[in-house]
Amino acid sequence: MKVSKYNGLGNDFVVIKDKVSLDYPSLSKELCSEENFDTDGFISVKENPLEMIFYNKDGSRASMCGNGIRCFAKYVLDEGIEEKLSFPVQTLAGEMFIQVQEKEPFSCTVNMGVATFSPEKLFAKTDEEIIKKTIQLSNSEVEITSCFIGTIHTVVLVEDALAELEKNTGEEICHHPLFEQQTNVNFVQILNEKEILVRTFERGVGWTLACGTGCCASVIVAKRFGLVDKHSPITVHLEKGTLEISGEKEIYMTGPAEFEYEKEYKLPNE
Ligand SMILES: N[C@@H](CCC[C@H](N)C(=O)O)C(=O)O
Repeated sequence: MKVSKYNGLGNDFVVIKDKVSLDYPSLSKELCSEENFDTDGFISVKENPLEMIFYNKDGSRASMCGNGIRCFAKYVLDEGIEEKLSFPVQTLAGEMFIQVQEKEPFSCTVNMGVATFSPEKLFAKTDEEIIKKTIQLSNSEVEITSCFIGTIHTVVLVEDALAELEKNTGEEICHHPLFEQQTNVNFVQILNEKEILVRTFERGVGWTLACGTGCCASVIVAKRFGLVDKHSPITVHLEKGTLEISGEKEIYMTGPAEFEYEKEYKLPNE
């Protein structure tokens, strides 16, 4: 089986063509492991219609992946599966629309849809929206705001997002009992009215170099609280570069994707 490795700002994925007979939860764990491709996630590409099937490295399914869908878009062009520069992609979170901006180096814009703060979409054990809610952790209290944009996200506003990488707050919030299906956690530092810096602890993975849906959630929350310009695109600074998040109701994410390498991988029963 041919396995390709791609990344979006360092958030990396193995990409394969869909084979319905495969056990994706265990295959994603196997391929993403350090001994094999050492990636954050797994993408299977389904054709007619185009669909992204996404798993985290721990074998859990996720409804969407922002960096992953840009890699998916580059893969379908690289493989000649798609020839047009704008096309829809089905995901568990609904249809996303891709507009390729440049082929080399690759960059595209994804219409990520509309965010919701509804607690049902967050699988949260509360009837109220989670807006500036204080929750108790083992040694501290933290104020969180949560929304769904492709997947479940929680935003924590901080003075120094990089300092959070040394703490276990991200992991504790991710597994907090308020969230029945866990949550991705974004630490957001406001730089000025058009730029923010984000570091994300991802459900099913841990700290990653970038999280596309997390950047969207971070901008949505920063705009809701009037911390950045409501009407401008916002630049999100990540470890390996930036993502541009725009739109006031429908959210658009623009950023790069890179091919790393491809390799034949022998499955036990092949
Ligand atoms: N890295 C992704 C998000 C991947 C899914 C997430 N870990 C989840 O379980 O919801 C992104 O770029 O959006």
